[in-house]
Amino acid sequence: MKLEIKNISKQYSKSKFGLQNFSINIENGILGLLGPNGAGKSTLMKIIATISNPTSGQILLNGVDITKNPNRIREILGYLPQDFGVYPNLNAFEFLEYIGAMKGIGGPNLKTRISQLLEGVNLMEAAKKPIGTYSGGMKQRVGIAQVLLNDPKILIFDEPTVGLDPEERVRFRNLISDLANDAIIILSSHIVSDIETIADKVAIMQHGKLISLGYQQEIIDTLKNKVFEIEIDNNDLNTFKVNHLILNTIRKKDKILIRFIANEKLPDTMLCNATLEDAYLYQTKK
Ligand SMILES: Nc1ncnc2c1ncn2[C@@H]1O[C@H](COP(=O)(O)OP(=O)(O)OP(=O)(O)O)[C@@H](O)[C@H]1O
Repeated sequence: MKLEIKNISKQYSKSKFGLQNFSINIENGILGLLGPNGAGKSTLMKIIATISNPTSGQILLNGVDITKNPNRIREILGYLPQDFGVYPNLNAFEFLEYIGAMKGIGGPNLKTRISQLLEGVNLMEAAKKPIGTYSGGMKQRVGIAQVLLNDPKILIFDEPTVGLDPEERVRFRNLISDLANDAIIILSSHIVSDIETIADKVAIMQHGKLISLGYQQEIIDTLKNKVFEIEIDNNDLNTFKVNHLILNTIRKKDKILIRFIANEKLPDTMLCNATLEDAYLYQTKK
């Protein structure tokens, strides 16, 4: 499966762009879209899901332009939008039956499939209670289950880990990682640790543009031997800020621990292993 996004722009108003000349090639595996609020992640996902049309550009799925042939992707798509709404009076089982009917899945296999999925997202116990009584995280898990219902080959999750506790995040990762061999899975977050534990490749976005793309280690390696820590007096922080690109600061009693970028080691500094968080902060701050 190959998704080629070619020079996509989305212009919302005269001066407002959701995406600007955005290009990326996506193949099977898990791609994490990482970017601050307003970076254009949801806009990109909506366009791939054919919910929204680009102002210009092309999206090719195995060579076929889906902006002209949206059904090509809709038939194999599972999509969790950010503002996933559910019917509060239906229980999870009924809701998934309803979605199944909308997706054209029926018959005896549907019930088995729904039970498997509810088991997979740990909602079996609550399956017969109205969704209106669920917590935010439980509703999010119903949303994850509906994505998987039709065995999609393109799965799009907009901020899927919002509301999930650490255990549920692991469960989510396990649920999708088995599918990644023969499906394109795209998920977004503005929280690095969410993407870090789940995605193979990472695309860092900002202001509607792609600013970095690669396997996690490739992105981290761009900062190899460039991340340092130093402890300085609180009073020296402003001077230090002027001369260095600071990634992070931790205040201690009367000192401050600074994580920063430099091309070479300075006196009293300690070289650190770079992380995806460092690379993300560097790319979006510089
Ligand atoms: N319907 C719309 N009308 C006008 N502007 C919009 C619309 N949708 C998004 N935008 C703008 O487009 C830009 C990209 O928004 P988008 O929601 O795609 O970003 P995002 O990376 O998903 O952010 P978030 O994490 O906050 O959801 C933002 O500046 C946003 O204000």
